[in-house]
Amino acid sequence: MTQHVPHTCTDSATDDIQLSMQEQNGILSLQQTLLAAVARGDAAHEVIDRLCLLEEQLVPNAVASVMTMDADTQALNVLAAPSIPVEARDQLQNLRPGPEAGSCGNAVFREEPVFVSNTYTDARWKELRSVAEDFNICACWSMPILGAGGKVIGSFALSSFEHRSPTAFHRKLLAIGAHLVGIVLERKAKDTQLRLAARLFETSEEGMVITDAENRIQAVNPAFTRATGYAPDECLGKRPSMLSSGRHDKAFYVALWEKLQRTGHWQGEIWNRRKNGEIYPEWLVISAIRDQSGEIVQHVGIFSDLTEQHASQNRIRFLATHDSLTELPNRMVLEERCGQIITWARKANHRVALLFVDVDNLKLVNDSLGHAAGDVLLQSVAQRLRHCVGDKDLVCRQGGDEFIVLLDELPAFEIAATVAQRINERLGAPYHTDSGELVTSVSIGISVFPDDGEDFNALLRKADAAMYQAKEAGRNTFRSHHLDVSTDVLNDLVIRNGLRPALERNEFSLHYQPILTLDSGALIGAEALLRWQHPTLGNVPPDRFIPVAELTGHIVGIGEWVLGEACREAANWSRRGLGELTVSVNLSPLQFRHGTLEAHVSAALAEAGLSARCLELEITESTLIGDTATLVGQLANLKAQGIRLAIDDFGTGYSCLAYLRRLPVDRLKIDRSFVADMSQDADDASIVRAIVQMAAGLGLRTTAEGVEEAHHHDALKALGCTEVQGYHYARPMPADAFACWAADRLGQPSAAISD
Ligand SMILES: Nc1nc2c(ncn2[C@@H]2O[C@H](COP(=O)(O)O[C@H]3[C@@H](O)[C@H](n4cnc5c(=O)[nH]c(N)nc54)O[C@@H]3COP(=O)(O)O)[C@@H](O)[C@H]2O)c(=O)[nH]1
Repeated sequence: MTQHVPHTCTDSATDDIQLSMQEQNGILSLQQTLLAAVARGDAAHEVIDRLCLLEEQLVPNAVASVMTMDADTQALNVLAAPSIPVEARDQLQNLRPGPEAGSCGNAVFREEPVFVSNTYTDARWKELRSVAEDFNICACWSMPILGAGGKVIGSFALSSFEHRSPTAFHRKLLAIGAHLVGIVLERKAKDTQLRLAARLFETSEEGMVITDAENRIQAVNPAFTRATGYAPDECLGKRPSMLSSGRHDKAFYVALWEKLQRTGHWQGEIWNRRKNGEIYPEWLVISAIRDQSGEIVQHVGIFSDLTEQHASQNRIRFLATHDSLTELPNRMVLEERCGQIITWARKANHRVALLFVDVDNLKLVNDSLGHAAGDVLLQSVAQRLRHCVGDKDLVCRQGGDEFIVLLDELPAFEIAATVAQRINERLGAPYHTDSGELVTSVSIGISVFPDDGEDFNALLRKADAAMYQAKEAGRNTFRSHHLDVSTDVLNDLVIRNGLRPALERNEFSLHYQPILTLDSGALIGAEALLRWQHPTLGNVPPDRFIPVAELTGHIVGIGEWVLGEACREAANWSRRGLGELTVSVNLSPLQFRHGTLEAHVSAALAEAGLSARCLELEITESTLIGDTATLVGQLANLKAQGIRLAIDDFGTGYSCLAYLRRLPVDRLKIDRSFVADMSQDADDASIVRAIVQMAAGLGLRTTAEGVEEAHHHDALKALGCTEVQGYHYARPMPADAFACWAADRLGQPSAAISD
């Protein structure tokens, strides 16, 4: 049945001419059958087995086989040989291609067809001679199988049980067999690749997005959905810009696309927005997929979410630069920042202040309540410190109980003192902790650039030394080499900041200075004079803090307290049997303007149970400036209640006699400056005389203030002044001292006090 057609030519067109009709039909039928199987998607091994069997039908007394190269071992293995006994196949496994490795080993080794007509004698079968003899393989023709890119991936062979050379038909069958197996194996490899790619796409931890040439989303994988929150149907057909966070400017995206178009590749960190609005960082790699003509047909984006990586990097960075207990920046950050600030301050001609803050009694807390309580205290101190300064300022923990505050862009030295004062106040307030209420204070040293030093270390040394001065000054205060705490400017700041909490902290008290009749020396009352014991400044005189309180408006609240306290004390006097004494209370112009004065006065009288006629209100001439109609109305109302009214410091200010007639006042208090000089200065004496006479003409009484000497007393008596007040009789004194003084006076003859 074998067609012994002579041939030497391998050209297929020539071969086809040499084939018989039957052979040509056989070849066509074989190709159709196998292509149909390939098109159906039959399994690769089934198609190859079928090919072998069909070829065997066309070449009687021969068997077909396929061997493929193992890429790892670089050896040939039998892939298909449906008619060869298993024992023979086993002996052919792991065949290393070479010049003596049989027809298949040679075909792969030489990368060309090999036709051996006598395997028993041919040198090319030396290694497989026993296989040939054992299984009666007399001739063997092998054709290399080419894979993608023309690479030899195996061989297709026909082994004959008779010694013979291949005909043109045999060669054609060999060529067709090798070609078909090549197609099937390549498709199998591609299928495997596709399946692998699909599996990778589905199971990848990285988010993947595939877009078309117009950059519209074609596919997203489950990891994309997990990261962005968008399900596939929410993003298919849309552009990836739906994820834009707004963090990158237009130039960023222009550069991205330019690089992608030019190189086909872009990678970098990008911030996107999840469906829930959260912005997150991702590492994105984009590749452009081009078709054979070089046109971009798709883009593949693969990204990994960097949120956790960023968080842990941030945490590591935070721990390296911050104190773990208080979470404040550490000394390293302080030093670096201080250097930068100083460089800038030098150029901009600014001042910078460094505040060395030391907790006064941390050791006591640690020793008595344990270190856990000490830790809580330090955390609270850190928190309060942060609230004492602005956003641009830096608060650091230097270690232990020491904190440093860096104040930037100081317009004036005094601001540093204001901040220090605020820190003293706020950090001195009680801390409510699980260990109970803790009270502590801080001592602060201030240094200022450039006055106290040109660099961080110099400033730190100065601030440290100043802090020790604050400790020596009794703690809970601040000191500075540069700022003299006795200067008026600094005190103004301290006063301004200290007024607000002074009432709550009971830092105010009233002293009382007796007022006596000049002719008989009888005690008729006392002027209530405000005193302030400041925690760091000590006793602050009223003419230092009252103008500040007026500027800040605190005088309204303070004045209300004075009224209440003075009325309570005056009510006490009568209860203690001192008779019906009048208490004189100074009023600020602001109290009138505030509009609540009458209500406060009524409330103070009612709460104290004091008769209105025992209260005298002193107004200064400056109160008369402005809306006098309203003032006159207010005074009339007060007067109608039975309250007495006096004009204080009379003669020093704006005295419009016309208004004086309309005001319902009872008394003029002659300013002490006229009294002091009236014996030497004829003008002052004339003024006092004029005031006394004018008052008498208007039916008003006169009180001379500041009577320090006996000759003042005598001169005033001669001029007809009705009442006196001054150091000559008594200094202002605390409530109890005044009550004792008054009790003593009541038991003495009047003359004794008029001398
Ligand atoms: N609005 C309010 N003003 C008040 C209040 N309490 C006081 N003041 C005003 O503060 C100014 C200073 O007062 P102070 O330091 O208390 O001085 C008073 C007397 O101590 C002082 N005085 C009395 N006698 C003599 C003396 O013989 N010599 C001398 N050098 N000083 C003496 O005079 C002040 C009383 O002055 P005046 O009120 O003008 O009668 C002062 O203006 C107070 O008014 C308050 O509660 N509210």
